[in-house]
Amino acid sequence: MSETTPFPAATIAGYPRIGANRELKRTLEHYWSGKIDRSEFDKEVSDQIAKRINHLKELDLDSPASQPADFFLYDQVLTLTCALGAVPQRFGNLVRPDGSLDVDGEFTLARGIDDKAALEMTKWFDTNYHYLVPEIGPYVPISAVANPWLEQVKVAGEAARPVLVGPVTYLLGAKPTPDSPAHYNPLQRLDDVLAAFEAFLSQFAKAGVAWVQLDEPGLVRDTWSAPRAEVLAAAKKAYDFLGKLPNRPALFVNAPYGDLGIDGRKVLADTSIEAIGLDLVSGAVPSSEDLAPLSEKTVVAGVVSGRNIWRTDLDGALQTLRKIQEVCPKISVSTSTSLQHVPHDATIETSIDPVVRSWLAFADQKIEEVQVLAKGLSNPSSVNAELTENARILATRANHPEVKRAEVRAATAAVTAADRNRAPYAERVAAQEALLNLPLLPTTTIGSFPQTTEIRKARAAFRKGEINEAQYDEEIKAEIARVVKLQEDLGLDVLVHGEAERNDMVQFFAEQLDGFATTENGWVQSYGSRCTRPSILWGDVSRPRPMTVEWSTYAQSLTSKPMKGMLTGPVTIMAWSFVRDDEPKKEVADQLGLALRAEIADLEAAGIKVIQVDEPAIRELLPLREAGREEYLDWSVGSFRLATGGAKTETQIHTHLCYSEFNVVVDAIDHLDADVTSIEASRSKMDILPAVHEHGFERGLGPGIWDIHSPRVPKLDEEKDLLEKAVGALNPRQVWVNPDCGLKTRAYPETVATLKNLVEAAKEVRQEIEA
Ligand code: MET
Ligand SMILES: [Zn+2]
Repeated sequence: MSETTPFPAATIAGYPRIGANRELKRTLEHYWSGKIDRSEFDKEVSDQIAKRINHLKELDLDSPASQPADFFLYDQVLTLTCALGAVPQRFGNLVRPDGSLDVDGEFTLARGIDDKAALEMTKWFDTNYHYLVPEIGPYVPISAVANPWLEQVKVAGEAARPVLVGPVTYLLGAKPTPDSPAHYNPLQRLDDVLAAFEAFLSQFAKAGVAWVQLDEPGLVRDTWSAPRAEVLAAAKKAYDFLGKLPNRPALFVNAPYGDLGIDGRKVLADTSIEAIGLDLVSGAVPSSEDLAPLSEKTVVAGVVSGRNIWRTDLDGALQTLRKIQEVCPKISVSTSTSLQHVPHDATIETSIDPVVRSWLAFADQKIEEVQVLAKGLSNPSSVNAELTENARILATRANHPEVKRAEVRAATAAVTAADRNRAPYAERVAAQEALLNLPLLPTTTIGSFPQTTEIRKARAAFRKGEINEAQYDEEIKAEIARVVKLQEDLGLDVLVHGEAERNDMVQFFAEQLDGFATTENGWVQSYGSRCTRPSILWGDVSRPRPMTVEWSTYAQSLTSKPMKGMLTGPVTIMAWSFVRDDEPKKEVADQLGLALRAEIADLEAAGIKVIQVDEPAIRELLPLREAGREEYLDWSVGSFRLATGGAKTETQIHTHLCYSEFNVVVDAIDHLDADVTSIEASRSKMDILPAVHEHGFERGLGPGIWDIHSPRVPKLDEEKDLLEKAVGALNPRQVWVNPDCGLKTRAYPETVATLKNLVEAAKEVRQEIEA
C-alpha cells in the first residue's frame, strides 16, 4: 500500500438499508411473491442503492470514503457467505460452476425450500437484528467467488467505502457443520477466508476504492466457542496478513457493540492497518496511557450512539474527542455502531409530543451530530450555537415532570424480596394439576395466530377514523372467536386468543402504559424484509388501566378449555424499545414489573387460570463480556419475578423464549421460576436439550417442534422425531408440545396443516409412552 487518502473527519459506521419508506422490504416481498420479475427487482435495488448514496451526500457525507457501501439484500453475514461461496452441501444444486449463487440462491439459503431448512438465524451481538449463521465445516468451499460490494461501488458512481464483516467475526459467528470432527472450530478456516479477503481487497484497489471497513465486533465479546486468547491470536494473524498486502485500499477495522479492551486494541495497534474504530458508547473511553499504542493510527471515535435514539450530549462527546486527540492526532468522528439499528428520521414523527421529539436523534440527525462534532473538534468556536441549543434541549429532558414521578419511585422503592417469590414449585404443580386437569404432553401455541389482511385493514381503517372503536372491537372479537373455534377443532389443550388486537407485542403495551411514545414510521430492520417499530421509553412507567383483560376474558368465555392470558415481560419490553439512558435499567425494569403485576392480578380476578409472560429477549440483553452478566441476570430475572410473584399458587405461569444459544442462560431460565417455559428449539434440532438435562431443570418445558420462521410445513414424522427427542431427554411429564414461536408471520394454510400434525404427533407419542 502506498499513498493513502486520509480518513474523512466525519463518517458513520453504517446506514439503514431498509429505506425511509421500507422500500427494500417492498421490493423483496414483491419479488418473492412474483409481483415483480428479476429485471424489475434488479432495477429497484440499483435505484435504492443510488438514492441512498445521494441521500448521504445531501447530508454532507460528501467524500466517497465517508459513505459506507453497506447495502445488503438480506443480511450482511449472508452476503459474505455468498461472496465466499461458503454454501452448505444441502444447497449444492444452487451453486453455479464458478462457485457463486444468484440472488434466488441467496434467498433460498435465507428462507429454506422444500425439505431443506434455511440457515439458522441468530441475534447479532446484543441487538434485535438477526443474521444468518454460516455453516462452516472443514470441507465447505471458501474462496472469493463474487464481489457484490463492487456493484454498489459502481452504482454509487464513486468509490464509496465497502463494509464487510471481518474474517474473524465471520468465523466466530459461524457454526460447524455436522460432519466436523470433534474439537473442530470454524476459526480453523481462517487461512481460506484470508485468501478470499486478499482477492476482495485487490479487486477494491483496482476499482479505485480508497478505504475498506472490516467490522470485527467479535473482538468485543467473550465467546463460548473459543477462549479470548485464541480469538485475539486469530485477529493478530488476520490483520498481520491483510495489513502487509501490497495491493489493497487502506483498512479501517471497526469494533462496535462493546469495549475492544486493552488487549484487543494492542493486537490491532501492532498490525499495519490504518484505522481502528472504537465504540465509545458501549465501551469505556480508554485512558491516555491505554491510547498510546494507537497514536500512529487513525482512531475512528464512535461517540454518537448507533443503538439508541437520544440526542448526544455534544459537549460531553467533544471533551471525549479532545482527550483522545491529545494522544491520537489522527482522529475521526463516527457512530458507535452502524445506524442500521435506528430509524431514518425523527423530524417526521409529528405525532410525538414536540418536547419529547426534540430529545430524539434518528439516523439522519445522528449524521448531523457527527458533523457538528467533527467541526467542533477542528474549530471549537464554530459550533457554539449548536452546543448551546443542544444543552438547552438536554435540560428540558432532565427537568421534564414525567421523566421522574414521585409515586412511581415510591412504588419501586417499596418492593421487598418476598414480592419476587411464589409458593414452592411442588405446591404450585399440585394446585395447578388439580385445577387444569391437562393430559400428558399438553399441546398449545405461543400466542399469536396469523394476522389476516382483514385485521390489518380494520386496524388501518380504525386509525384513519373510517370505523369507530366499537366497530373495530367487533372485528377483533370475531377474529378471536374464529381462532378459538379453530383451536378447539384442532384439539389443542391450552388455547390462546390469537393476539389479533396487537400490532406488535411490545408496542401494544407501550401504547397503553405511561412513560412511552410510539412512532408512525420508526421502522428498524429485524431480519430480511422484516422490520419492527421500537417504542420509545422516555419517562417513569405506570399502568393507568387494564390492558389485556377484556380480550382474554372474552376469549375464555367462548371455551371450557384454559385460555392463556398473554403478556410481554419487562425485559423484552425494554429490549425491543428504545430505553431511556438517564436511569439504571434495574429501576426501569422494576417499574415495568409492577405494571405487569397489576395486570396479572386483574386477569386472575377475571377468571384466567394460565398466564404467559413472554421473555424472548432475555438472552439478547446479556452483556457481551462475562463481567456484567451476573448483575444483568439479577435485575432482569428479578423484574420478571416481580411481575409474576403475586400470582396465585394455582395460576400456571408460562414464559416463552426464542432464539438460540440458550445453553448460556439455562440457569437464568431456571431462576425465572415459571411453571412452564416454551422455547425455540426446532431449527437447532433440539440442541438445547443436553444443557436442560444437565442442569436438572424440572419444570414444564415446551421445546418448539415447528420452525415458524419459514412457510415450510414440516412432515408429521419430523415433528414426531423432535418430540420423541424431547421426551427421551426429559421427564415426559414435564414436556409440552408447541411451535417455536408465535404464528403472526405465517399464513393460515401452513398453520392449520402444521398444527394438525402437531396435535397428531402429541397423540402418537402419548400412546407410545403409555404403551
Ligand atoms: N406471544 C408472542 C407471539 O406469539 C410471542 C412472540 S416471541 C417473539 O407472537
Ligand atoms: Zn417467540
